[in-house]
Amino acid sequence: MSTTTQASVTLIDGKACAERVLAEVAESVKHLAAEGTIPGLAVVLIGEDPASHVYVRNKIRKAEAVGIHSFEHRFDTTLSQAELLSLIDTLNKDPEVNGILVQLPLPDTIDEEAVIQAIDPLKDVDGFHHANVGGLVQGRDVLTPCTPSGCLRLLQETCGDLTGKHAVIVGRSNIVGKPMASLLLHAHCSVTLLHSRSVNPKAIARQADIVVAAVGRPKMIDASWLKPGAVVIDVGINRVEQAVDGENKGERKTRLVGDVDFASASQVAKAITPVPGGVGPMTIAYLMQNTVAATKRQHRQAGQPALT
Ligand SMILES: Nc1nc2c(c(=O)[nH]1)N[C@@H](CN(C=O)c1ccc(C(=O)N[C@@H](CCC(=O)O)C(=O)O)cc1)CN2
Repeated sequence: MSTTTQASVTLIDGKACAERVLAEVAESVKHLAAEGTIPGLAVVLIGEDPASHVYVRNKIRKAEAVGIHSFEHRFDTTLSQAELLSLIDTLNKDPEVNGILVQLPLPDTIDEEAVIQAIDPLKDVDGFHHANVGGLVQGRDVLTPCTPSGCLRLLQETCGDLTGKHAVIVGRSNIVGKPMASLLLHAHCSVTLLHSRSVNPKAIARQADIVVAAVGRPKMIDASWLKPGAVVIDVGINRVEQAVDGENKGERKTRLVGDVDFASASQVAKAITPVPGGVGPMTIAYLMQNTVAATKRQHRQAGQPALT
């Protein structure tokens, strides 16, 4: 199949957009602090997964940068599920902690679902608790998963009003695909979710104004999936082996690639996120945003005067 080449593609700069979100968060934190409240975020990390350590380090750094107190809880994989649930119970009751984040994936010895559901929904800054998931589907004002919220912001800044756009999401995970569908629906898009059992997914994706790729398969979405002029959001973060030439030949090196074949898709798309530097930084920025939102909501629910 032949594809029309776009004259020039716009790179959607997730790093720059994340900095804008963080500046907004820092401003809100300043107002809260003036009223005597400092938002607090507890981050729980279990095990030695190197990527998780990087993400948690960045979360703590960004929290500090915007003025949010962070409480770090790191454990090795001998931590039992009962011990983790007991920690969550303590954090749920701690008035200094407004947000609780348990870094995923958890070790196989721990039931992820049981842990997520143990978090107080008002402190669930990942937006993964049933109460928040259900609230999102119904369009209520709840804590919303960070990655889809970040994708929505990138789309709104790139496209403006999304009303009437056909958005295709490739992947139906609970963390990205499904909440993304709800958010885009509330933004008045027509939404299609594609998955491993979809029939002729490429033909469906080629009808889309917006494609959100969240499948976890390196470079799966190339130009042949896209309508010329589509806006492409790549949620994939896949670490792949990279060939090393020259005098270091034979050395093992890795690099990050998305679910989108960037070089190919850029020939057809109007705008596209890179990996790294696209959706990833937005995930962390929206975690900070959710921590502030959680703090304000907890004050409201406790019957205290509304915080600005
Ligand atoms: N409790 C949670 N666990 C996980 C989540 C989540 O939202 N909540 N999402 C992912 C990991 N993640 C956040 O935790 C995350 C992934 C990637 C990035 C990021 O900034 N990526 C950079 C590249 C970083 C690198 O070099 O490795 C980028 O894309 O530019 C931030 C957060 C799974 N777990």
